[in-house]
Amino acid sequence: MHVILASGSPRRRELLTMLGVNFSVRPSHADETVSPGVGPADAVLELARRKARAVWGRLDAAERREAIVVAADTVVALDGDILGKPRDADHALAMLKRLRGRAHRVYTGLCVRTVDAEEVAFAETEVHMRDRDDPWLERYVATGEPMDKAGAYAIQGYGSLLVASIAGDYYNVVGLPLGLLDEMFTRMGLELTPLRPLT
Ligand SMILES: Cc1cn([C@H]2C[C@H](O)[C@@H](COP(=O)(O)OP(=O)(O)OP(=O)(O)O)O2)c(=O)[nH]c1=O
Repeated sequence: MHVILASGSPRRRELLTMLGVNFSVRPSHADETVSPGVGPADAVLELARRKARAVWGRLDAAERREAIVVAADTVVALDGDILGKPRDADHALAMLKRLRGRAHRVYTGLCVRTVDAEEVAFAETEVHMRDRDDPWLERYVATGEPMDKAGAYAIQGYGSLLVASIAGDYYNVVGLPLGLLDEMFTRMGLELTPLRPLT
């Protein structure tokens, strides 16, 4: 069996590489709009499923017999709103002003698909943000880091300086909850990563 990561996200790639998983990458280019009124958990489940199915649909019969397609989607939820990736710098700044000095939740949906089964699940992490003034947030947006991140920050980058504390899986915030992925693999009779001695 061979893992295919249905994602263009460099973070997801780095996290799987960190685990020593052998995988190839096929970005899904799936549409990321969801109907208004859908909650964050349902939204990330639907989007992860859509991304996995888009890539699955492009595999031939021989590839499908061997494939384990993994897809993910991450959003930030605040006051009943879903914050995805910002459209532009102004949108990023507006998101960061809403998030500062308080708590929000980050949701990542996962979909694992093989020829036998399709599983979806999500993880949820609470993130408490420090209060930062407007000039700090403006300088942060000017770094460019917020632009391709849900909620307009990266906990793994300069955005770490926005974070006071988290409750839940750190890797969920970065975009790939590794413990949940391992649980899903186990449930499906698959092995995520063979443990080997470190060199
Ligand atoms: C909150 C947060 C999000 N993110 C990222 C993870 C995701 O890549 C991105 C949310 O966008 P997604 O739509 O989940 O993923 P993507 O468009 O980057 O990649 P693909 O759909 O091809 O898999 O935000 C961080 O890197 N750090 C963070 O702290």
